[in-house]
Amino acid sequence: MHLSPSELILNADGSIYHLNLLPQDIAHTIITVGDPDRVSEVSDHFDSIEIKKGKREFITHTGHLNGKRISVVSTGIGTDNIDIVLNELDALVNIDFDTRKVRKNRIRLKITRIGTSGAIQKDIPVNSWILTELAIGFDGLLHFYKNDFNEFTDMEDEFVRQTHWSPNKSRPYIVRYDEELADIFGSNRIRLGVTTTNTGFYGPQGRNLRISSSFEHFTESIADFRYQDRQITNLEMETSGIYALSKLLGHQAISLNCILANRATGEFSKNPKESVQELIKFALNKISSQ
Ligand SMILES: O=P(O)(O)O[C@H]1O[C@H](CO)[C@@H](O)[C@H]1O
Ligand SMILES: O=c1cc[nH]c(=O)[nH]1
Repeated sequence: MHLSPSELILNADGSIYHLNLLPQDIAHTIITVGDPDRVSEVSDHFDSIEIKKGKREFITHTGHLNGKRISVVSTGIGTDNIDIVLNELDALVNIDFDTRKVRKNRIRLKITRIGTSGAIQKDIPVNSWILTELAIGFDGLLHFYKNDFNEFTDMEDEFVRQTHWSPNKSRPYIVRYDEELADIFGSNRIRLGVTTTNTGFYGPQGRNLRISSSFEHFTESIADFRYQDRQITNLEMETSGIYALSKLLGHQAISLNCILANRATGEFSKNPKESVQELIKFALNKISSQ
């Protein structure tokens, strides 16, 4: 099928619409970060940088570390941006921009998110790290795509039941990490977790500044959720979208969370920059030695 100019949108130089990248600009090993300023905090560790491009909040640096070609891409905040980033990264490798047709031989990207997050269990200290094994999406992005995801229907139903989830909100969906990619991050410094991806930072994460969250005692309620031996560990705003679209598009994805806030104890990291920098170094060491 030929993709029309309104579906596959290319800029005048042939680059993809939002990411502003040409197919040759990206590596097959990708790190995503939310914060555009974090891109150079990652690429500062590269041995060399080949490409620096960007548009809006989507900044990309591609370079080499220990002989491995890596791209680091900022997504900005939220799963609406993840929809753009994942579709455009996939188009860069799996659609021929000249013929506007999907390629027969598909490339499988390895995508690692390095993000920040808030813990909801008392025993998860600030500045610790969580690798998301299961992502629970409150964002609804998956529901806009045809899918047959049903591995976690029972757990989703149980979540709706235990938390009295309002029918006014989209049904939470659960997606698993890519186990093969996760294996390279094995370390006693990192724990596996169940991460909820929320549609906002304040009300949707149970924060009440001047307006109140409609879900009273939100963090306590989801912290109390139990399914077999599982409990929810942390909250952030992108992982479920990354896992869901990676699975649909045939890419491998994992999400590393640097815990900056603990919502149960009320703490916030006193040294967030250093803490994220440590996680970046840890991740780059693992990724570049593969
Ligand atoms: O630090 P990043 O990667 O942006 O991740 C977290 O921080 C932002 C909120 O402050 C959200 O994007 C959340 O997911
Ligand atoms: O509490 C937090 C901290 C970082 N990022 C989030 O989304 N929530």
